[in-house]
Amino acid sequence: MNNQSETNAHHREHAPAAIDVKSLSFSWGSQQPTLLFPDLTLPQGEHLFLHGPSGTGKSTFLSLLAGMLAPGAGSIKLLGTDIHQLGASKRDRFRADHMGVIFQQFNLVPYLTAEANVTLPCRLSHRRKAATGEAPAAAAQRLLAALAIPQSHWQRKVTQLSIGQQQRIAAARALIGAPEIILADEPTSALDSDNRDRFIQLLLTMAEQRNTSVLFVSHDRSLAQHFHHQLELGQVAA
Ligand SMILES: Nc1ncnc2c1ncn2[C@@H]1O[C@H](COP(=O)(O)OP(=O)(O)OP(=O)(O)O)[C@@H](O)[C@H]1O
Repeated sequence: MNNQSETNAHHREHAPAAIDVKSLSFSWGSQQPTLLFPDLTLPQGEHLFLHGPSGTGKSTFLSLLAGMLAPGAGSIKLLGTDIHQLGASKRDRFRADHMGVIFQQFNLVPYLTAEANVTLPCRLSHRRKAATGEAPAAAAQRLLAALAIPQSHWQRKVTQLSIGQQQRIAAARALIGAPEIILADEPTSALDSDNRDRFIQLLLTMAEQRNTSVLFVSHDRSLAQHFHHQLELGQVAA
């Protein structure tokens, strides 16, 4: 082990986990089954693949982690902070500062250009803006180029781009300003398997460079090989 990796290992032992979930459960209503989630500790910089059949609560789990739903019971700590103990505006700030989220439908802003969609987190968070170490537009362009979006497309509205391009723009938006945590919900479902593998490798390589923790949800278990860890959802209490 060289000095650098010793230093990294030392930091890992003492830094709070990126994601720490304990005894978490949630129900969509009194007539609905309670979804029970496994305990989970994901160290900073590691990548987890979360899978399970349709309806087992993968999207619900991500919404709980993103602070968009409140747990029925249990706790979620992100970077040592119990996000559900924060008030709504502090929780929104925490999300903007520390998390990139890639949704199934990408949630890009349709009337903005590709580049303006990518720089959006820098407008919402001083921390993300400062972390780019350069002008947000320059950082966005660097990411778009690395994700193979042709320069001729950077100033086009996102609605004029292909689904695969929109997906990579959503990834660039999640990566800009090096947030500690990226949550991705089935962002590859519209792609063929070659493009899917290429996208995941790009996302994870760029996450690796930024020491970003990634939690990636999919029902397609063939993708698990790209990740450090995998976890299956499926327990439901009556
Ligand atoms: N907005 C909602 N209102 C009520 N019930 C919901 C809502 N969203 C999800 N559910 C229910 O919660 C359970 C878990 O759904 P969820 O979408 O989290 O599963 P999933 O594992 O992500 O499924 P898929 O792989 O099909 O996307 C399902 O029984 C679903 O019907």
